[in-house]
Amino acid sequence: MGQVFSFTNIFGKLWGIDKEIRILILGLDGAGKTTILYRLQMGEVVTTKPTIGFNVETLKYKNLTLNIWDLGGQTSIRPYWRCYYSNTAAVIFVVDSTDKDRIDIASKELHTMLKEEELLDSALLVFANKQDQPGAMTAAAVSQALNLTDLKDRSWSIVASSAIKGEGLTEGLDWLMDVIKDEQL
Ligand SMILES: Nc1nc2c(ncn2[C@@H]2O[C@H](COP(=O)(O)OP(=O)(O)OP(=O)(O)O)[C@@H](O)[C@H]2O)c(=O)[nH]1
Ligand SMILES: [Mg+2]
Repeated sequence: MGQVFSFTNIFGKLWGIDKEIRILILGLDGAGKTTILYRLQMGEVVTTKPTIGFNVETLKYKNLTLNIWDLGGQTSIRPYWRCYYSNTAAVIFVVDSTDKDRIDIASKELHTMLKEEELLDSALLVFANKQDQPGAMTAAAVSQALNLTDLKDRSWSIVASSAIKGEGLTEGLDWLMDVIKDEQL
């Protein structure tokens, strides 16, 4: 079956409208995923509890409609991440930069996820989160611990962030939108 080209399809693409872009927020439990989702959506710090299942919110950002899925990161929930992979334009992987004990687990989960066929074309944005905390690893240290330079054939970036202070989030999302726009046109 051929692809269907409709007026709205083609011109919507050219003008960057009418697009719904699916983004997943993944990472270990407590990394700050839900805090980031609502900080981006409402501009506020919300009180969170561990996510069992998911939160999904729609965000209008620079002409684009983003469907952002924030999945629970607890060990027992991680096997379900893969149920959400199809049609994902980008993954935002959030790391608690103070959690040195579990950075290797975060790295393993990241690389397992990125091997999945459905995510081969997805861009990757990593937030080295909780930079407001003393002793937080720098973005460079997190990048090294996650072996990000091993990634081939993928657009990726890492940005230092504090969801509590609202720092780095817009910078990260701006980078992601530029990549997604380039790839979808
Ligand atoms: N200091 C600091 N605390 C943060 C930051 N981001 C999130 N937190 C706190 O970290 C805790 C966990 O945040 P959540 O957003 O619930 O974490 P999560 O990744 O959604 O966790 P799960 O839903 O269990 O996967 C909360 O107490 C947040 O307030 C940050 O940038 N700095
Ligand atoms: Mg959560």
